[in-house]
Amino acid sequence: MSTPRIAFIGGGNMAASLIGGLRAQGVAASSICASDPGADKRSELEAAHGIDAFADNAQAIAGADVVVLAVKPQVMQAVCRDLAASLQANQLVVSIAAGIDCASLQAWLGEQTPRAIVRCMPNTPSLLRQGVSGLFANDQVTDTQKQQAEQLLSAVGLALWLDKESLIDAVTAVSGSGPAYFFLMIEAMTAAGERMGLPGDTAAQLTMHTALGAARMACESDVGAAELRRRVTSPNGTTEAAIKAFQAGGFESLVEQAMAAAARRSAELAEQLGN
Ligand SMILES: NC(=O)C1=CN([C@@H]2O[C@H](COP(=O)(O)OP(=O)(O)OC[C@H]3O[C@@H](n4cnc5c(N)ncnc54)[C@H](OP(=O)(O)O)[C@@H]3O)[C@@H](O)[C@H]2O)C=CC1
Ligand SMILES: O=C(O)[C@@H]1CCC=N1
Repeated sequence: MSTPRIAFIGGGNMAASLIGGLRAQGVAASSICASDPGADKRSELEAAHGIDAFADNAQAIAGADVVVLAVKPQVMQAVCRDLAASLQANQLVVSIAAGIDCASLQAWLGEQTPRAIVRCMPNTPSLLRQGVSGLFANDQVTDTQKQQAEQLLSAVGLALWLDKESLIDAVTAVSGSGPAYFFLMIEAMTAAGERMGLPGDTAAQLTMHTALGAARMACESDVGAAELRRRVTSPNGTTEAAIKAFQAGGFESLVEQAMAAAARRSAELAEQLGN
């Protein structure tokens, strides 16, 4: 399948991660463009990725096969209403916004034209082609368009189809927001290492490479994370002491509460901003 032409509406953090990942994977700059109101952001995208960046959203989507809506949920309605007149019926819409469902997007893009919409929740490690995303396609999406969406997202990591749109809230809580949880852990471990006397750089390197090694082991090993943890945990040793401290502090329940808060916020955005 040839590379679809992709237009990103909104050139912020997540769009830049996806564009960077696509470029690193070898997708031609001429197959990608973006639009953003910020002149600095447009110059940055052009300089970093060699793509064209426009101030005008309609100009960006002209001739695109896939239009990726990468603006904040709060401006999505206005962006869609503006785009409706110039969006062609055969263009696939991929929305990466948290909390905005296909029905709202369809309504804002004009009920008179049924739109092929894929809702997608990616994450920022897409920049390094280590992303993971959950995707849901509405009934208008053809098999070819499904392949196009999958081609786009699998170029920057793992792409997993969902059979229910409502599961996107859970994907958001696990992997959309997930990188931030691990960054928080890296921040906390680095700071604790420094307080134990390690130079800052050393504490950071030890922490980051431990995270990288553990994640790779969890991905590549035949046994699950629990067994890998057990193999680090000597009876009555140092790891057991640490794990007991985590458990005494309610670690598992805290993780569950944090993820429930993310999923709830996604549902709240749908209620506040949706059609
Ligand atoms: N960041 C992440 O890790 C993830 C984000 N997402 C989703 O991606 C979307 C974008 O998030 P993120 O990249 O973090 O946000 P950013 O604010 O970094 O990017 C959004 C960009 O859209 C621009 N914009 C605002 N209004 C318009 C408009 N009318 N037309 C075109 N562009 C416009 C913004 O410009 P300005 O700043 O000038 O307003 C900004 O540059 C959100 O819906 C979010 O839910 C999904 C998964 C992960
Ligand atoms: O924080 C947010 O709302 C977005 C969605 C997932 C990651 N960032």
